[in-house]
Amino acid sequence: MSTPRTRLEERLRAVAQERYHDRHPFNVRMHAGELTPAELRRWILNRFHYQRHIPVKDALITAKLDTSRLRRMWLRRIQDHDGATDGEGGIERWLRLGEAAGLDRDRLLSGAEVVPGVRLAVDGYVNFCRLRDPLEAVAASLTELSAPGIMLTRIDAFERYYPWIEREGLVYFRNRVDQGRRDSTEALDLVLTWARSPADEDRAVAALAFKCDVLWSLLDAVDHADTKDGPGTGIDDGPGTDLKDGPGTDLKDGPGEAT
Ligand SMILES: O=C(O)c1cc(C(=O)O)c2c(n1)C(=O)C(=O)c1cc(C(=O)O)[nH]c1-2
Repeated sequence: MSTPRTRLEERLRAVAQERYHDRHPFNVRMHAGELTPAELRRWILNRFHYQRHIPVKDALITAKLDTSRLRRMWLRRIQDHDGATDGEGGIERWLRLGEAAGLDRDRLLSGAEVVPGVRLAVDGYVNFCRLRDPLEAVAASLTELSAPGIMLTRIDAFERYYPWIEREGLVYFRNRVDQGRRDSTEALDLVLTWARSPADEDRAVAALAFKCDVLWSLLDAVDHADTKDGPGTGIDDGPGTDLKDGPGTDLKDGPGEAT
């Protein structure tokens, strides 16, 4: 017999499936091997802006949790991304993905070439987690229910269609398969436990739909970045492009930019 808990789980899984960004035209082209090197580099560079803000939003969520058990659980996510020390963690692995694709890490770290729509999408997600209650902030992370699948698809596509990217660069995606499974299992259990009323259930579903929109908008911005003049349009010629030190570097992310 279906209970409120199983009904909510079904609703959440349906949103995570139907509105996930694996259906976005840019991801469809990526997975079909149709992206040019310039497009793939542009994605890696812009997605780094998302990656580096994930631990920031997880710190905002951690501050809302009221038991040691829950805070420990969320601190582990921060450590997954930041590592226990320099040279470790998901952010470092994403920088190595960039290097494997011919992007100097300083170009990613400067943030100068991130397109405006990506900044807005990431800001939207961080601020959502800053302002909403734990139920909504944790529910927003449930896109990760679909993330392990897209990681496996991506590893396969990169190996098959983009051999110019060095294999070691794919370690980020390999690690995220298990991390995503564990994170989404934990987060789903919390959301199903915390949602006590139909209104709570609706808020959780809406939070997840919002997060799907964040990921979709991010890809829209990356997809359309070469149709206009402006920052982010010069990511085509690998290392050494003079955009690195060009105008716009003052847009780079400084400490505390997103908090
Ligand atoms: O490449 C992707 O498609 C993808 C999607 C998602 C997601 O579904 O939110 C995340 C990630 N990657 C990812 O690497 C990651 O660390 C991550 C953390 C979170 C989150 O909301 O806490 N989502 C995701």
